[in-house]
Amino acid sequence: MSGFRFQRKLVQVEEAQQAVLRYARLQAAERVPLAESFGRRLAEPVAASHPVPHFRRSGVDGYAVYAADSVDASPDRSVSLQVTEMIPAGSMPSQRVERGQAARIMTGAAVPDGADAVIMLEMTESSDDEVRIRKRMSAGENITPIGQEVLEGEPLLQPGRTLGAGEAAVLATFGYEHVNVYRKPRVAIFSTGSELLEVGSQLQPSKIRNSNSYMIASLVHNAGAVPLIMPILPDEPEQVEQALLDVLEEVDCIVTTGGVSVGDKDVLVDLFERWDGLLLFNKVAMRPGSPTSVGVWRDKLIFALSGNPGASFVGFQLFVRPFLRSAMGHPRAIASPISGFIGTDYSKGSAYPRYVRGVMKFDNGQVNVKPAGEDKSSIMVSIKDADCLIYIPAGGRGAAAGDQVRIFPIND
Ligand SMILES: Nc1nc2c(c(=O)[nH]1)N[C@H]1C(S)=C(S)[C@@H](COP(=O)(O)OP(=O)(O)OC[C@H]3O[C@@H](n4cnc5c(N)ncnc54)[C@H](O)[C@@H]3O)O[C@H]1N2
Ligand code: MOO
Ligand SMILES: [Mg+2]
Repeated sequence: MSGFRFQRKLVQVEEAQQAVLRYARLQAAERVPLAESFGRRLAEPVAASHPVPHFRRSGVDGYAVYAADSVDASPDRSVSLQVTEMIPAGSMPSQRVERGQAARIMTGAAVPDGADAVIMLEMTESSDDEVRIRKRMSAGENITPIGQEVLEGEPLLQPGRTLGAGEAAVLATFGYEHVNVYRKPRVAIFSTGSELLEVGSQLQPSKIRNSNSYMIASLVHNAGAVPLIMPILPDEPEQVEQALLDVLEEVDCIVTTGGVSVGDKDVLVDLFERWDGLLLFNKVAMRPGSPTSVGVWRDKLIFALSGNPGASFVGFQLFVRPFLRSAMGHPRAIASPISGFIGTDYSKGSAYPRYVRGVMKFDNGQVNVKPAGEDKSSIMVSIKDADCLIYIPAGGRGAAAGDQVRIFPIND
């Protein structure tokens, strides 16, 4: 057995993240119907192809008038105007409004030429083709001028932006029946370990059901990518090598869990000794997940996360998620931390920075966090309660209740 398992060069988390991001390639774009684009990332810039509004628009139901005709109008003195026509929203006025005239008009309709104000219906009385107005109007009142909301040519959306409600409204306004978004990266997920059972299997002595593949698949899905759950792999290097190679061409990256530590059966370590790929790192200054390893094989990243559920969860957040974000044009591949206060002592100091599964609470504009539960790397059950990772710097002390801490939210 070579000494490789024990001779590892330590890298800091930030260094390791940069090493990963150097291999991130922007996904190709694909055209999807607007209604199917929600949550995807835009792959083209969007600018206003016309002003909004593109016609002088009435903001109320009432009468389009010359403001100058209303100078003598007041609550106890009405001015009488001749009504020319009725303009519903969606119809063009058929004639100018001349002095002494008014056009009945609806909210959202095009204001006729000549008119420079719209008086609300409630401030008028009408009979036959006459309307009496009881308010002095100023020029421009209740009319939205062309381009007031958006000028023609105005840049509105940049590539990489996630499409949500406001973006959908913009795209629809400018006629994007289809929109270019970045293709979703496809991620093959392999769990390794001869102790693992498929989820549908009966429990057996010394065996456990594979939970990591499903946890990782959910994280991949949340990151906007496509998870492909592959069959469980036994601790046999040839089989692992073949299974990864078989899928490598069809995916954008591979995530494995398990087999990265110093055990005799730690199969990813064996793979890294025998393959023709490039190992980027195999030891990171972090807890949990210090044996997390990442390599490049035929131009694709292989994220070899620790088997311990807590460690693979953290490994995904720190390395796989930034890679996926970068591949989909996210302006900040690595999520920035927010600042908050830890509510309880966390006395487990460590030589490496710790990323503790945490729960956030917002009190009076302040973010307070506490650990989500037992934080050991081997613990699966506390992951369900975590909505962030609490960063505890390296050093013997840990953190005391009330300390200000960096917090990495888990969801975008
Ligand atoms: N002598 C040493 N032993 C260990 C060290 C060390 O430095 N020296 N590091 C420990 C640390 S830290 C971690 S983390 C783990 C890393 O283990 P591996 O990545 O090699 O993972 P496995 O050995 O395959 O499994 C660890 C643990 O996780 C369970 N597991 C694995 N896959 C799954 C899955 N898909 N679903 C649920 N649970 C899974 C597995 O059964 C083991 O219990 O090594 C420590 N040991
Ligand atoms: O890498 Mo292990 O998860 O630190 O316990
Ligand atoms: Mg192991």
